Amino acid sequence: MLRKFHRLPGLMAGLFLIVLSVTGAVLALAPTLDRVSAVIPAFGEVSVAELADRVVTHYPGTEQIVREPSGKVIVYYSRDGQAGADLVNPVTGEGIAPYESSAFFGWVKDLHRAFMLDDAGRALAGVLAAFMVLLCISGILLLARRTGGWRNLLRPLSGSGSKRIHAELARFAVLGLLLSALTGSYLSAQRFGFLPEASEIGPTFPAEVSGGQPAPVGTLKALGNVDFGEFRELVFPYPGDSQDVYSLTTRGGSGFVDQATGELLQYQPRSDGSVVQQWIVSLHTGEGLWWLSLILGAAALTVPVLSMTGGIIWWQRRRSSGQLPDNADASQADTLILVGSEGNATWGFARELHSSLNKAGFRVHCSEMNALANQYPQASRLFVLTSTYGDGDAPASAQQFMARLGNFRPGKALTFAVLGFGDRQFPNFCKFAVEVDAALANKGLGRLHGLEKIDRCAAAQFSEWGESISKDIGVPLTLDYNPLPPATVELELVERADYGLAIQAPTSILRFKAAEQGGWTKVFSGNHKTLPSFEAGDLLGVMPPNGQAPRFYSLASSATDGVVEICVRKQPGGLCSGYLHALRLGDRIEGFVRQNPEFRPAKGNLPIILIGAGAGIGPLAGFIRKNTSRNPMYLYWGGRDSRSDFLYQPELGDYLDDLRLTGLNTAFSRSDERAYVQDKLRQDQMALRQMASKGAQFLVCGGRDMAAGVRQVIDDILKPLNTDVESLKKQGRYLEDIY
Ligand SMILES: Cc1cc2nc3c(=O)[nH]c(=O)nc-3n(C[C@H](O)[C@H](O)[C@H](O)COP(=O)(O)O)c2cc1C
Repeated sequence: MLRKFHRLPGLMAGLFLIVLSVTGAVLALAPTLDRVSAVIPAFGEVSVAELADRVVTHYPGTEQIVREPSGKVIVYYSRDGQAGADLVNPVTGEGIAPYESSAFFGWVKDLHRAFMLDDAGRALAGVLAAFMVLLCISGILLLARRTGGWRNLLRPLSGSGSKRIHAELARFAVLGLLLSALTGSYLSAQRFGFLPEASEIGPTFPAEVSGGQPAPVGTLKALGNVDFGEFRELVFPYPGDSQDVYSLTTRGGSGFVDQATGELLQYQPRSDGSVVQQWIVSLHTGEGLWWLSLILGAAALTVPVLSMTGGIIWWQRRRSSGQLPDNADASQADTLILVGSEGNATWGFARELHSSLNKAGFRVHCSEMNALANQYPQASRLFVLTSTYGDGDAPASAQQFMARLGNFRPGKALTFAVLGFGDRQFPNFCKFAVEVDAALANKGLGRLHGLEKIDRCAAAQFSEWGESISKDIGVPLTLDYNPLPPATVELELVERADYGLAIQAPTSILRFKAAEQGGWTKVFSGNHKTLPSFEAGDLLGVMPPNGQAPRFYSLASSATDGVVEICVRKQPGGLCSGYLHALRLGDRIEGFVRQNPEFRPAKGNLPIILIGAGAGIGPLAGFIRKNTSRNPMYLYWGGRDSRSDFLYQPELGDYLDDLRLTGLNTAFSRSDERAYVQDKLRQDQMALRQMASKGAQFLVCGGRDMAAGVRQVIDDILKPLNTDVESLKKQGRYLEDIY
C-alpha cells in the first residue's frame, strides 16, 4: 500500500516534476550569484543616513533606495527628466552598473511558477508541490522500512543499480525536497485563497509634520539610528514639498521620517504574520539565505535522476511480477501466491502456477512476499514460492516478509504450502523456505501441503509438486514450466596458472576473454554479445556441458582488468570444476555474470581485512588489485603447502611492493608450521582488535568450515570491544562469500 502511495503520484507527476525541479535548481543559483556580487558592509559600519548621504552625492535626483535580501543596493533616480536605476556600492554610494533584472531568471521563474500557462499552470505547480510532499513522506517511510527502522536510516545501504541510486539520492535530498515542497504548497494554497495571506497594513501618513526647512539627509537622526543590516527601503520626499516625509522600511517595521527635524513619525512594527510569511518565502526561494538556496538547488537537481530511477524500478517490478494477466485483487482472491526472488527465476515458476490455477477457475492473486497484506478476507489457500540467498538468507523480494508477518491476521480457513527454490551445493539448501514454512505454521495456519524444495530450478520436480498439489486441492493442475537458460557469452581461455597438483588439491587461476565472433557469423548473426560490467566478488555463471544448470564462481577480476578471472579448485567428481580444469588455451565456454554487490570492500580509508583459504583468495586478490588508492588492506590466507599451492604468490609480492596490499599473513597446513588461517588471526589479535575498534571491515571468502572457524576467532577478538561478528554483520562490516 505504502509503495503504491509512493509510486502513483511519482509516475503521474514525473515529467512536470522534472521541469519544476530543474527550474528550481536554476533559480536557487540566483541568491548565491547575487550574494557573491554584493558589497555588504559590516554591522555598525554604515547607517542609513550615511548610505543615503553618499548615494545622494552621486545621484542628486534620488527617489528611492532599496536593499535587496541578497544585500544588493539599488538606487532609483531621475536625471534630466529621465528615470533610471543603478546598482550602487553601499560603502561609497558610487554607481556600479545600471540595474536590470535578469531576463533569463525571469523566464525561468515564469516556467517554474506556472509552466508559462498563467493560472492553470500555477494551479498545476501547486498540485505538483503537494504531490511532492506525499512522495517525500512515503519515500521516507519506505526508506525506514528498507533500512530496518528509523535508527538505521543513515546506515550503509545494500543493493545495486537503480534501486541503490534511488535510495541513496533520496536519503541525501529528501529534507531539502520536503522543505521546498511544503513551502511551495503553502504559497500556492495562499495564492488560490485556501490559506489566508498575512496582509501588511503600513502606518498611516502622519497628521502633523514640521514643514520646516529640509535638513541634509545625512543629518537625519532617525536614519542615523538604523544600521545598513536592518535597512530595506527608503523613499525620498517629493522635491520642494515641505509637507512630504521620508518613508523608511526596516527589517522590523516601517515608519515616516520628518525631513526637517529627522524625527521618526508613526513607526509600526511588522506583524507576526508578515514575519512568518517572509520566512516561508525565504525558505522556498533561499532569498537572503544563499547557503540554503545551494542546499535546495542540490536537492532539486536529484529529482530528474530520482524520477528516472523510480521509473526504472517501477518498470522492473512490473516486468518481474510478469504483468500477470488476470491477477485478482488481493481482497477478492481465493488463492494467493507470494514470491520471494532475487534473480527472478522463481517468478517464472510462480507465473506458471498462477496461470494453471486461473485456468482451473480459481481467483488468484500473486505478489512479492514483501507485499504481504495484513488480511486476505476471501483467501483459503496460500502458496509461497521462495528462493534462498547469501548464506541461507531471504532474497530481495522477501526481506520484509518476516517482519510483516507480525501484523498478518490470517482467516481461519487459510491453509498454506511453501515451495523452496535453491541449490543443493549450498549447505543451507532452501533455508529461508524452511524458516518461512515454520513461521507460517507458528502463526497458526494449517498446512495444505508440506514444505518441498526444488534444486537448481528443476522443472521436473516442479511438475511433480504440481501433481501432489492437484491431489490436495482436488483439481488437476499441469505445471509445465521450462525455464529459459540465461543469456550467455562465449568466453575463450587465454591464460591459466595451475597450482596444488603435488598435494592432490589441483587449483587453477583461469583467465578468459570474450571470444571474437569472426567473419560471416559476426556479420549475419547480429549476435555479438558482451558481458555486462562486473566487479571482483560478482559471480561468473558457467554452463557445464550436457545442458546442466549453471555453476557459479566468484570473479577475481573487474571488467576494467580486461579479463574474466576465476580461481577454481577441482572437486573430486565435480562436473563443472572438472570441465573447467580440462580446458586448454583457446577453448571456449558459455558464461554469464550475476552481480553480487553484497560482497564488496567499503569505500574510504578505514582498514579492510581480507580473510580466505584455498580458492577463496580469488575475489580477495581482485579487491587488492583494484586498491589503487592504497587504502590499508591486509590479507590473511591459508593454503596447504607453500611450495605447491601458494596461489597468486607473484602478484601478492607486487601488490606488497606497490602498497596496494599493506600486510600479508599466510598459513600452510601441510608445511612444518601446520597452521590454519584462524591461528594467524589469533596471533595478530591485538592489531586486529585495534583495527576493528577503528571501524575496520572484514571480508571472508572460502569454504564453510574455514568461515565458521574464522567467525569464532573474530568473535573472541571482538569480545573486549563488547561487540561480535553478528553486530558487525548488521553494520555491513563483516561480509562472507562462502561455499
Ligand atoms: C550468491 C548466491 C547465494 C545463494 N545462496 C543459496 C543458499 O544459501 N541456499 C540455497 O539453497 N540456494 C542458494 N542460492 C541458489 C538460489 O537460491 C537459486 O539459484 C534460486 O533458483 C534463485 O532463484 P531467484 O532467481 O528467483 O532468486 C544462492 C545463489 C546465489 C547466486
